[in-house]
Amino acid sequence: MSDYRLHKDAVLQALSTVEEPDLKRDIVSLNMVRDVTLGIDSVRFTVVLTTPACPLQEVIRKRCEDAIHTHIGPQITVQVDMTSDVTSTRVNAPTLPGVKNIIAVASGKGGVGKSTVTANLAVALHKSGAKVGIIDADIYGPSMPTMFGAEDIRPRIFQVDGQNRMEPIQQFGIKIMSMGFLVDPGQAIIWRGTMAGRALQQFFSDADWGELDYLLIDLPPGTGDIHLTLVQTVPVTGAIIVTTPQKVALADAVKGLAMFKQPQINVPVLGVVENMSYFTPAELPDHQYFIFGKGGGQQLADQFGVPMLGQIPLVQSIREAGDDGRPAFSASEPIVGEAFQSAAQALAQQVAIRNSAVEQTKRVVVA
Ligand SMILES: Nc1ncnc2c1ncn2[C@@H]1O[C@H](COP(=O)(O)OP(=O)(O)OP(=O)(O)O)[C@@H](O)[C@H]1O
Repeated sequence: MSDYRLHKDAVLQALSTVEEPDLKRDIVSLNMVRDVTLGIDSVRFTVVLTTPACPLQEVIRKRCEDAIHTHIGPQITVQVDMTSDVTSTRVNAPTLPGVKNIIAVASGKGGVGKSTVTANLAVALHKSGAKVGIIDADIYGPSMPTMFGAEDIRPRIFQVDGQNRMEPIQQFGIKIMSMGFLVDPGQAIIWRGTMAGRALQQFFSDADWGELDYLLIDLPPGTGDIHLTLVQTVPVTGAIIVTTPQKVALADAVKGLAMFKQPQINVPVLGVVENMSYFTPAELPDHQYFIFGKGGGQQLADQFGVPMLGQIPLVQSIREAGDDGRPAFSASEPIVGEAFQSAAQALAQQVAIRNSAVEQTKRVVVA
């Protein structure tokens, strides 16, 4: 029989020595500890993480166990249940109140793999347990219908109070709306300008997205009208920039990144994803050939003081998966899955850090 009694206050006090590694605050004051139940020599509680994609789950679990053993007693049996509740600054947002985070995916140059990265980050976040959607706003070449094997699918249109509503299609667990659903391939050219902007606005106002943790917006390459329409239509949680390590791609990526940093736009940049970082042949998985140069993405991230979220290798199966209408993340070689999973975790971490540190982005209003 123990000569002490376990108290909830003592448990919380012990756990208040555990710091959330990203947010740099203790997990009790962050309200991450819930449902503490006490036994004679045991304690069980839930830690609510800021994202299901949290790469530090096991670190936090270990620190909780250590804190109880150090501050209360080494004989205590500790059971830590992990769950998550993705954070948001979009509380009471007039547009899409059920969507916690809107993330713009941009690139400077075309063809650097922005859509491939968007699709696979979405699937990686979904696999971690998050609710994810994609808006394919790339009017010049909407590729989500192809990448998700949805070329013959159209969103369902239904009426609510006499108004037309659209239900995003759902493929591989991801809700998707694409400019490609609204226009026949080859006709995109007549869509430039205001029509494309109006279509994007409709994806926000007329589509039923329900509850989402992350809504990724695949933007056209470069900087243009669609980017401005986006930041005028909704407060964007943050933006990521996709680039290859190549000099010409980087020069354009600088412009893309600088756009979000402009004071009138002021969308937090969550980081850089470097795609096609190195070529790895399937038969030589340990070999890396830096055919587009090396270190460019990191250089860009350093120049703007933003994190490098990940490096995605150039792998034949990524191209094949995209053409075959299935996300490469789930099916192909381990290096592909690992690269996208680690980039998705880094992105989710940056969203959580951004939400804890910076207030809601303001929608851009043009005088
Ligand atoms: N890491 C990679 N490994 C192999 N192939 C890739 C990789 N990333 C992208 N690709 C392929 O490169 C091509 C261009 O990719 P994608 O369409 O994603 O680029 P993008 O930047 O969205 O282009 P744009 O916006 O100009 O239409 C596609 O065929 C895609 O499958």
